[in-house]
Amino acid sequence: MQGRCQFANKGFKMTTKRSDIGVYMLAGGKSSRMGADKGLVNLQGKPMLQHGIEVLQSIFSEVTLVSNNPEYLRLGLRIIPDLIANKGPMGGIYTGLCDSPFEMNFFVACDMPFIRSQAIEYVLAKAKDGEITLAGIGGKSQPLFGIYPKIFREEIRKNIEHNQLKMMVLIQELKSFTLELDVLGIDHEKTFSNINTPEDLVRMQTEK
Ligand SMILES: Nc1nc2c(ncn2[C@@H]2O[C@H](COP(=O)(O)OP(=O)(O)OP(=O)(O)O)[C@@H](O)[C@H]2O)c(=O)[nH]1
Repeated sequence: MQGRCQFANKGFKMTTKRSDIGVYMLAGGKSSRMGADKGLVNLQGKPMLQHGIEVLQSIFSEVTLVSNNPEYLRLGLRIIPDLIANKGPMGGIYTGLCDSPFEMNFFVACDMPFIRSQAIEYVLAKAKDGEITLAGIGGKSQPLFGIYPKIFREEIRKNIEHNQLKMMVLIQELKSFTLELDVLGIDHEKTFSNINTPEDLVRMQTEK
């Protein structure tokens, strides 16, 4: 854990950022529905992925982007390219797990700009060693918002080698569980609103 002193309304407040877990944002997709790299399209005055990055940076000391697009370098983040190209989100998760020095690793997609820090904190608090810990709503898991242990790296590689790229098939195969966000009493459905098309982007320009 890394200590950080901040001024609060009343005197000093000690806050800490987590530095004991790998944190990866997947931004290496084709964005074929959007027609331009999703992470870089303008949402409310900044690149779409910047919204999620800021939430992650409020909790974690380092965030790494998994992407092959050099345009992301201008954002000043740590970036790593996919080890195996064109394998979808599973390829991005495999890359992050190979890169990470940590057993526990939080993964999130770049196209979910309204992720809530409470949802991330909840997943961190409830994560179990040796299990994939996902968040979900109404019984539906979101595979691109959760914690993946490094020990599953080889199983994931085998899925990729067999061209089994469906995240939900992988999740069912490995030890995993899903935390319902409904219990949090926040506007949890926003956490998973993702933006895939130019129409989604227009609709979400006024969302908070
Ligand atoms: N690193 C990495 N991330 C990926 C890859 N494919 C998808 N992603 C990310 O996974 C998340 C969900 O991606 P999708 O919406 O399913 O796919 P997409 O390719 O981005 O978009 P479409 O082409 O419109 O389906 C986004 O954050 C993508 O950037 C990949 O091959 N590598």
